[in-house]
Amino acid sequence: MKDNVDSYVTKDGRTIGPVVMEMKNITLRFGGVEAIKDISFDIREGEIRAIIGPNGAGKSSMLNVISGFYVPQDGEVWYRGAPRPAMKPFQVAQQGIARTFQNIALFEGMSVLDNVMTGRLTHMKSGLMSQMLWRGAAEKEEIENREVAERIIDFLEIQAIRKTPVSRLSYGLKKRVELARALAAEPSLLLLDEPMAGMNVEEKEDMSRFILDVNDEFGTTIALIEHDMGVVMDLSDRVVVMDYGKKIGDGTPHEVRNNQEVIDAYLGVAHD
Ligand SMILES: Nc1ncnc2c1ncn2[C@@H]1O[C@H](COP(=O)(O)OP(=O)(O)OP(=O)(O)O)[C@@H](O)[C@H]1O
Repeated sequence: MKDNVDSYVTKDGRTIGPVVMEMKNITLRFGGVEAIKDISFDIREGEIRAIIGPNGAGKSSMLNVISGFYVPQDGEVWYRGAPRPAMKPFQVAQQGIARTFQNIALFEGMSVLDNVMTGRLTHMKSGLMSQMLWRGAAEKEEIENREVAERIIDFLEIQAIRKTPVSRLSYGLKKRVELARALAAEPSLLLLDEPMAGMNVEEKEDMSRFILDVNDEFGTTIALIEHDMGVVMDLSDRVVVMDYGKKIGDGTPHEVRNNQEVIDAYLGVAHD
């Protein structure tokens, strides 16, 4: 583990930078249910950080804390060196954080391109007044936004379906369009909610490759939650393992794979 260094270079030549987000003793309750119990970990610039765990472990709750959707009752989230206050979704987006959802949240009746364009909303500056006063500015912005959207569509190899309504796409392609929409926001931190759930083997392989390519090509820091331990092991730089709301492992895939508590949790060994 490289816990005490500012940055380091991975075996495959990527630079992992300093800590960008720190979860400090996070506890989250829903009434009497403690979904997250005093969990701390960090996310470094440029890394792929996975949070895994069996059903009900608290992964979705944790992703919602990272995204700012849930505010924990105890603990603090630090982002870029400062404690992060409660925020509205648009403020989260303005901080350069974008996410995908477990249950795909696309506009089914709209084309792939139009869906990806919705990811540009936070970058659209010209309001109605300036559009009326000076159409040129709005047009220039529209062209720039379209260029970004088209570039991402090419990158994720979905050019052939750019005019197709999302409702006609396979599940795997919808997941890829959702990734494209999140990328259109040009996030510095990308949160992926079970990106491989419900996919067949080939779709999982494609999605893994795209996640790696996004991280490599754009330098995007990626935090993802995933139920299936296998799929994230080849993908992630570091992995947090949760079980019953607690953190039971944190380290490289190799370290986590050899952690007895993690092995027991995945084999369903009974708790005290
Ligand atoms: N909005 C909520 N209201 C009440 N309880 C909740 C809520 N969200 C989650 N929980 C509870 O918190 C615990 C953790 O749930 P969470 O969905 O975060 O786990 P998970 O690891 O994402 O599970 P899964 O892999 O099944 O999606 C569970 O006991 C769940 O029932």
